[in-house]
Amino acid sequence: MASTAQRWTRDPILSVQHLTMRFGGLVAIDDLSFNVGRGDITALIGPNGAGKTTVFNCVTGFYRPTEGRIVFNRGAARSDHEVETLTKSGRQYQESQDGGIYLLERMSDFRITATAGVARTFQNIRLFGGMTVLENLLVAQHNELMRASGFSIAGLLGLPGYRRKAAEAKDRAIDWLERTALLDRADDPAADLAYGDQRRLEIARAMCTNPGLLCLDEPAAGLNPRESTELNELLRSIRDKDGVSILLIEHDMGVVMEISDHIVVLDYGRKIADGDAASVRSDPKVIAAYLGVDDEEVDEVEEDLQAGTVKPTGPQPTQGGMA
Ligand SMILES: Nc1ncnc2c1ncn2[C@@H]1O[C@H](COP(=O)(O)OP(=O)(O)OP(=O)(O)O)[C@@H](O)[C@H]1O
Repeated sequence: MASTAQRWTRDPILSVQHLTMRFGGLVAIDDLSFNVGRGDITALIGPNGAGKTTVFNCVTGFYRPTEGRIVFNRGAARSDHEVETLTKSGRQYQESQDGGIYLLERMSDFRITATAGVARTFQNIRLFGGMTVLENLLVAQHNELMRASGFSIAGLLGLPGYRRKAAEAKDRAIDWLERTALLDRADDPAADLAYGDQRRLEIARAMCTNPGLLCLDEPAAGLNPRESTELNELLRSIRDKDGVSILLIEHDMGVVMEISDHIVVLDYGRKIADGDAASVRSDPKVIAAYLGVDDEEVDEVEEDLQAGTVKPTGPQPTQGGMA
């Protein structure tokens, strides 16, 4: 669609700039730059070990990057000058009525979720298994409720402001249970849910924190085709109805190619392609990375591709584990 084309360059909500992450002698991410467009679904793909989870861990504060800047821009677009001024000030973020600028590389994981509004799910599901499905969604809103209580005993005393916020939290939880088709399981322990239901509950929990950016680490892993289709619908509705931008890591190319507005491809910690699904799918460098050929052989792959003698077995719009 012309109106959404290149939103990642026109109006980025997240800008990863010259990110480098070293673990001892290993360079997991090497001078990586890319943007996530506001209102886009952006997929981060690449072969196993390419560095996708490391990027996620830097964006969400689980790792402190070795070098680079990660600018999260919630609200109206900001000028480069404003970002530079904040960077030089040494502060972590600057909030205004319409949002704020957050330098995520300076912030803790807790602050990134609670203050900046970046929520995430994990490759391995991390729910509170002994709590009910509903309780998992209420716990996710704990920070907001604590703020409403003024960090005092207002909650215990049941003062009106706190009671209103508590009712809103429950309404939000129930709304997300409806949207993820889990309402009839509200009182069951989360651990009793089937795998696909747990994955949806994780997304519902992240959405209950009212994020501006939702980061999903392999949301389609382990889902059957019907569940994958439902996931696509849920993610589209989060983008279109809630206006929340999504950054996802995904190996299921059926999901990636169908729902992504923008795809960034990594290989050995470097960006090798960045564009819409059509351009990425036919990019010889991407095909070569997924076929596991060396840099010198990329030209050959390109020639073979033009001659139709190689089938791009990598990022094709098919179901299943392409890693
Ligand atoms: N905490 C860590 N300590 C040391 N090395 C790490 C650490 N985390 C990641 N790495 C290394 O960084 C590189 C990138 O790993 P990462 O998990 O980010 O890749 P990935 O693209 O997410 O892979 P996959 O698709 O298999 O999940 C790998 O070589 C990995 O071994």
